[in-house]
Amino acid sequence: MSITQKQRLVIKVGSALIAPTACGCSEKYLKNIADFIHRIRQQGQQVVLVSSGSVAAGRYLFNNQQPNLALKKAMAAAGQTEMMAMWDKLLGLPVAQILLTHADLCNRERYISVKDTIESLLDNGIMPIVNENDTVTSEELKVGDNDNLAAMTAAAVDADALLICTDVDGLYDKNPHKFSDAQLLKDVTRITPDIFAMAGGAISATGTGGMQTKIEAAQKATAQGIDTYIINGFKAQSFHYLLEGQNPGTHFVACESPLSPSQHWMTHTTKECGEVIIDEHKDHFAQNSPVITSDDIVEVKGEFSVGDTILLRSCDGTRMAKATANYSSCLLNYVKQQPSIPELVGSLHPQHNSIISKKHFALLENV
Ligand SMILES: Nc1ncnc2c1ncn2[C@@H]1O[C@H](COP(=O)(O)OP(=O)(O)O)[C@@H](O)[C@H]1O
Ligand SMILES: N[C@@H](CCC(=O)OP(=O)(O)O)C(=O)O
Repeated sequence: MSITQKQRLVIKVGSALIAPTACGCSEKYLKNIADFIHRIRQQGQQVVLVSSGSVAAGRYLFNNQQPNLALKKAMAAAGQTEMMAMWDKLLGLPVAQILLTHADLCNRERYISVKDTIESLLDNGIMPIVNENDTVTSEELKVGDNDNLAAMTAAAVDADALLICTDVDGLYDKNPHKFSDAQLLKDVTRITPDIFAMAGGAISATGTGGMQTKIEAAQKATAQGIDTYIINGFKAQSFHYLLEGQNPGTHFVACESPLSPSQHWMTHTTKECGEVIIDEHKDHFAQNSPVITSDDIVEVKGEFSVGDTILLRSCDGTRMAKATANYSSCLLNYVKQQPSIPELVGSLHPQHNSIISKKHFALLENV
């Protein structure tokens, strides 16, 4: 099925397309993208835009200084309004700004809230434009790149395709900016370590993550059954090909047996706050209903609270599952060190109850 037959698309636009000449936002490449969006919306398709470029767009306001972290945040704050104004003008339809941190997506309630807001915007014909809230993020809170953010957004809104518009034709077997004999891959059916080995980072002044993060994004999106394309947004003909039902770049084919949305969220969006090493002699995950009590704990690592995501590892180091913690690390450590203490709070004691949620967990065997 070509991209023109997909009902819901997430389109990610990289910084080089927004501000190619370090003089603020430019219409040069965005006009083609806006025209493409018009065309597919006219065909009844829905679009969520994930737009990078706030830092690149704001940089000229700071005399194009080489930014440190604080300056980057200031550039993002200033550039974000310029970037939104540019999309507003070019799209000629109501747009809505959604600025997210990873913390918004890791928390189930906030995640559902973001998803509901985007659904309401789409229902009302308003174009959601998503970016990372760079001004407030820290190392712990950030996704860090918009390729992964776009994949998380695509999963949240259950998109049918993810289109990543960048400054090269797609994924090559090596960086085409460094090797003149690099070959373009047209279709990728399985994302193996060999595929990751082809990817390098960004070498432009504006890009973040290069092909590495685009492959991570494709891995995330295809795991939920979302076809992913990397195309060259500099070339108008990329969009003509797409409208003709052709693939102008690299197509990462959606997995045939995708994860459910909630398993996908746990696996690919949440970040683990700590780990519990468990004795794997029992089949803890029988019938997809995990029961792990404090008796099964070998070690608790890191600090986590009730409701945080934790990683369950076997003693040999295998990543077994991710899940929502029903107890804090503090309580589990206490119980572990003093196994003979009387029950703390009757039937709520983790010796009787699973230490993880039965609803929010995902096995990691295929990841
Ligand atoms: N194997 C590869 N194939 C294509 N591009 C690659 C590869 N390895 C590294 N790159 C780099 O990735 C860049 C695109 O990523 P990036 O600069 O982050 O763009 P964007 O701003 O669109 O996210 C390319 O310009 C190229 O320099
Ligand atoms: N959130 C940042 C963009 C981060 C990013 O991933 O950039 P890019 O590699 O150009 O997609 C910004 O708006 O400048």
